[in-house]
Amino acid sequence: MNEELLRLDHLSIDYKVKDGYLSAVNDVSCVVNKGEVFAIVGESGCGKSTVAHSVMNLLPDGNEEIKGKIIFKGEDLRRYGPKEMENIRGKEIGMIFQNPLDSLNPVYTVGGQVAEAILLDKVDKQEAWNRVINLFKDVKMPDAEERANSFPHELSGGMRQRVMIAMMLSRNPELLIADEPTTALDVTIEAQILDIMKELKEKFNTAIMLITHNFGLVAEIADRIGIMYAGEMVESGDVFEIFAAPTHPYTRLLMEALPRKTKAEGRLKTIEGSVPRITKKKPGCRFANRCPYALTNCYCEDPPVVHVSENHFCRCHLTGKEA
Ligand SMILES: Nc1ncnc2c1ncn2[C@@H]1O[C@H](COP(=O)(O)OP(=O)(O)OP(=O)(O)O)[C@@H](O)[C@H]1O
Repeated sequence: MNEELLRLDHLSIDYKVKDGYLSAVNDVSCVVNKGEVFAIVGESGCGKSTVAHSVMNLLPDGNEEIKGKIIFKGEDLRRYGPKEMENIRGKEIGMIFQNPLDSLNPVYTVGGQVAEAILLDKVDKQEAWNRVINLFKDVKMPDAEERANSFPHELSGGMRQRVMIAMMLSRNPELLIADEPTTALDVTIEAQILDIMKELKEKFNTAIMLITHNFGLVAEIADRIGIMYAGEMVESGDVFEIFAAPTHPYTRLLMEALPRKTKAEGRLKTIEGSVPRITKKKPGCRFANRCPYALTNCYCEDPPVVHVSENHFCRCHLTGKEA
């Protein structure tokens, strides 16, 4: 039986911009269950990071208007003040970003920074350091002890990401939000970081909200997937079901754009056009102008949420109406 950990309930986020507002997230609802990997996929600018940052209450202050609920373990995080959120961040919800250098302090050793997180648990210094070394071993850091005494700039990108994962593990959160965690890494290191995340899920039953534009990563690790387009979740469901039968035209085009294994399977396709900046909300499907199947009503009526199966929905006028 799935046990709900995080639920986004009709979440909408507008950024205030010069010409009014920008609808970065619109009416997004989804659930991350305990111990599962839920991947949010979409092109750049679809609102994935905005969703991730909103859960951690890390959106740029005063620049956004949020509607809807962010329910974590039954409580709406939007009601929490900065102090309460500080307790949640790190301890209950951890986060790793694309560029670990942004999160590491350049003037302290990486081991010292992880120890600092452990010391919050009121353990003595030696005990904290021993735990740092063990965590570095858990994340397969080569020469753990030597590396723990290094400064961030002395480590490779993959090693820095391991430090971030070790730091996150030190708090043992129930939910990890991983925002493009391997985008800046080469494929070998990406595979290693992926293995560490898989282990996390299995060993510690950590739920992961994985933000990515990489379907390869999704296929490797995700249980369920939500596809975002221009701020909206257009399709969501079990990863096998969606890979076997993608329903939304955007999902299908994204999958067709995946690199092929052999030349005979054809060249990499791209989706014509780009993700629109929505500065005026009006009825209609946000994908209509790029959709090869768009009908007249797609341009002027909001698409309905159609359930393809119990746990698989698609937001499209055409779902269930294909010939
Ligand atoms: N602080 C901000 N102020 C104004 N607009 C913003 C801000 N942050 C993001 N946006 C805009 O909101 C939209 C969604 O951005 P977001 O970064 O969430 O998308 P994304 O899918 O994560 O893209 P990427 O993969 O490139 O990070 C984009 O149009 C972006 O330009």
